[in-house]
Amino acid sequence: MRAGLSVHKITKQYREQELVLKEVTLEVEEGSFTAIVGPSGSGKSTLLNIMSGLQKPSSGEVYINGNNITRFSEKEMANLRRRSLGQIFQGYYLMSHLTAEENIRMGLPVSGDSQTVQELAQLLDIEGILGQFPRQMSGGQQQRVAIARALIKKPQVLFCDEATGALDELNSKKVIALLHQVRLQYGVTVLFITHNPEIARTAQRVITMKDGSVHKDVVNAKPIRAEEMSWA
Ligand SMILES: Nc1ncnc2c1ncn2[C@@H]1O[C@H](COP(=O)(O)OP(=O)(O)OP(=O)(O)O)[C@@H](O)[C@H]1O
Repeated sequence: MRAGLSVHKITKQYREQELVLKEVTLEVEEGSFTAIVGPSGSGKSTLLNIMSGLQKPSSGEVYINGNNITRFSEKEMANLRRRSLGQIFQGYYLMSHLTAEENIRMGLPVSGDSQTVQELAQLLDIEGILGQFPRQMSGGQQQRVAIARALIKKPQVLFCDEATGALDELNSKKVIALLHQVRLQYGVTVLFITHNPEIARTAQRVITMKDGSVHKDVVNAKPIRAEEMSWA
């Protein structure tokens, strides 16, 4: 396994005597799609935010490409995040005064190339709305623009926190299918927090968090395709 990302004995404590993460150790294979599931409050978002460098652990290390990012300065971390890491949340966080295309370009590091706007727009089926503002788009379109913004720099890792939580069945399926497609096309490693067991069935690996620890870590030998997900 080529581990592009790993965490070693990560702990997180927000308040005294209450560990939200309890020595979590994980290796994530490059180019894989991993679902992170578990009850509310089990530490999923905290773990993801520590892996993506958004939050610092109380102890332990996070390695990306062999670099211990927990030792990075703020500037080094900002550089890594801007160049190599993408993040998608349930809220789309688009800039309301910018068009779809301008929002997508916001995801580029200063010196990055911009030829992929068209390519991504085609892939995400948003070519026709590139000139529109967020208020003129549906939720599904806004999320696809947010995904394009996260993908335009061709990130090494894409961190998704309930990225389809606000979408209906059809749009959720489209977004999950797209994430699998870009994973294959660009070799992006995808980490996807979800409460939806059907989405987890499309993942190659499912990590279940419970009370701040990895409760289960299961390789899914036969992931289903996004189109096969059944919505109750
Ligand atoms: N900034 C913070 N300050 C204090 N406590 C926090 C903070 N962020 C999270 N927590 C606490 O840490 C625990 C884990 O939260 P986290 O958001 O990581 O869980 P989660 O599994 O992602 O939950 P959900 O599925 O509801 O998003 C919770 O008890 C939460 O209240």
